[in-house]
Amino acid sequence: MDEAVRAELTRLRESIDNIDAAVVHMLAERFKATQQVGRLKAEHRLPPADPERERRQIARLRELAVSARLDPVFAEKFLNFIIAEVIRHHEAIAGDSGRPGN
Ligand SMILES: C=C(O[C@@H]1C=C(C(=O)O)C=C[C@H]1O)C(=O)O
Repeated sequence: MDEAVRAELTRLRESIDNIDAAVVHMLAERFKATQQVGRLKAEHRLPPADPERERRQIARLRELAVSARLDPVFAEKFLNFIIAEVIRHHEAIAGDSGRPGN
C-alpha cells in the first residue's frame, strides 16, 4: 500500500476508534440511567414499556438525524434496537422484584 494512503487510513481509523470508545461510554451511561428507571417502574408497578415516550423520542431523534445529515431511518432503527434491550431489562427487573425475597 502507498505510504500516504496507509498514513491517511491510520489517521482515520484512530478517529473511528475514539468515536467507538465514546459510543460505548455513552451507551454505558444510558443503560445505568435506564436500569434505575427499570427499578423505579418495578417498585411502583409501572409497565416496562412506554410507547408514547418512545414515539416522542423517535420523532426527536429523526429530526436530530436530519439536521446532522444522518439517515433518519437508520437513527430510528438504532434507537429501536436500544429501546428493545432496555425493555427486556425492565421486564427482567419486574420479574425479579416479584419473586419472594426481593
Ligand atoms: C427508559 C424507559 O423505559 C423504556 C425505554 C425507553 C428508552 O430506552 O429510551 C423509553 C421508553 C420505555 O419504553 C422510560 O420509560 O423512560
